[in-house]
Amino acid sequence: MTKVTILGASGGVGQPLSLLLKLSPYITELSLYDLRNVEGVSKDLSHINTNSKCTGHGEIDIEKALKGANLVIIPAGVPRRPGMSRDDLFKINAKIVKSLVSYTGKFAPGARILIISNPVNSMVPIAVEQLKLMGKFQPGNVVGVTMLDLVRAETFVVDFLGEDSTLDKTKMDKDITVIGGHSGNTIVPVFLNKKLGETLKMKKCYDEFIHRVQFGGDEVVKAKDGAGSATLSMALAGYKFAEEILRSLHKAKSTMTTIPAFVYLPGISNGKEVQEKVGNKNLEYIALPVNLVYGSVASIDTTVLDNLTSEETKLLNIAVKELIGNIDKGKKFIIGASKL
Ligand SMILES: NC(=O)C1=CN([C@@H]2O[C@H](COP(=O)(O)OP(=O)(O)OC[C@H]3O[C@@H](n4cnc5c(N)ncnc54)[C@H](O)[C@@H]3O)[C@@H](O)[C@H]2O)C=CC1
Ligand SMILES: O=C([O-])CC(=O)C(=O)O
Repeated sequence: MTKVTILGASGGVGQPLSLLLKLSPYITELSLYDLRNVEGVSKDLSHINTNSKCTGHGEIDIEKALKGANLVIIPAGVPRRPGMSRDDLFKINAKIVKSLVSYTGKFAPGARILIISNPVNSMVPIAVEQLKLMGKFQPGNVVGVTMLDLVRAETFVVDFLGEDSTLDKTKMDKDITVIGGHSGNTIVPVFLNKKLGETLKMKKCYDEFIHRVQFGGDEVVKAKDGAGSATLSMALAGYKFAEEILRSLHKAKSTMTTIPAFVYLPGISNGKEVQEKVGNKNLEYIALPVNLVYGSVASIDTTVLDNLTSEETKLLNIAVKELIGNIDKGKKFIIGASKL
């Protein structure tokens, strides 16, 4: 029996993510929770003849929504409008994430928790600190979803390399990964296949490629012109990540070479090694390729940090500086400035 709960299931991300998860063979109960329209969405999905039953839960029903959940995914919160940064969402989304993570700690303390709500760089520290305060924090169980950055990188690198490319944009995670965080300059694409990076440089489009990956979210916000941010591509990315967690829970083989996630380093076996390799012993969170065991992050694949080019190192250093501020902001929201 595997129960997956989506908190914020009626939203732009939540609905297509729920649809994709309804197709997962690993789920027996898909539990949807939202403050609005959840009865309609869950009834609609419940007519799909797949493995899982789909249940819907409104505001007063959060205990039922969460009880027994193995995996909790949180896309609840407001999205950006043109002219906004992800950090502009902090005030509203911090309260939402804090409250939903508290309920998760109370009613589904063993669940793996995936944070989609923005700004991810600050929301994950909020989730971790809140669970720590409650005495419910389990290292490796709480991660920020940065998979959309990898999905974009895989797509854009093929776009830049042209029509006659023999590359398959659906299977590029052996060639490229994305590390750092999930906003602008904190997003750092890294080539595992150095030849591809070199080719982009030769074609004089490396910088443009990096910019598109770092600011891909803005492209969508602009195109949607006030109607929100990425929802469909995010749903796909969230589904891909959740499927990896579910495969790991079910001891099935991963389909990916690298699985990036934004993680809390002190909670991970080789977290200290990462801090040393990044050159900042105070850095508590970063997105890197992770190794999953039973759906939890057991360790980090640090090899990516051993083979950075000078450009990638420069980008990572910029990212780390910005990340530290984002992380502190999230921590302070829970534990207060005086205790830091
Ligand atoms: N990590 C990533 O790569 C990405 C993150 N996002 C983020 O995901 C979040 C959601 O985006 P959208 O789905 O487009 O927004 P949306 O506004 O369409 O949906 C959000 C949903 O959350 C629900 N909600 C709000 N407060 C809630 C609460 N306390 N409990 C339960 N449900 C609650 C709303 O009722 C709504 O249905 C945003 O913060 C957005 O920035 C979006 C795309 C990519
Ligand atoms: O841009 C946004 O606000 C949503 C997001 O995180 C993304 O699309 O990467």
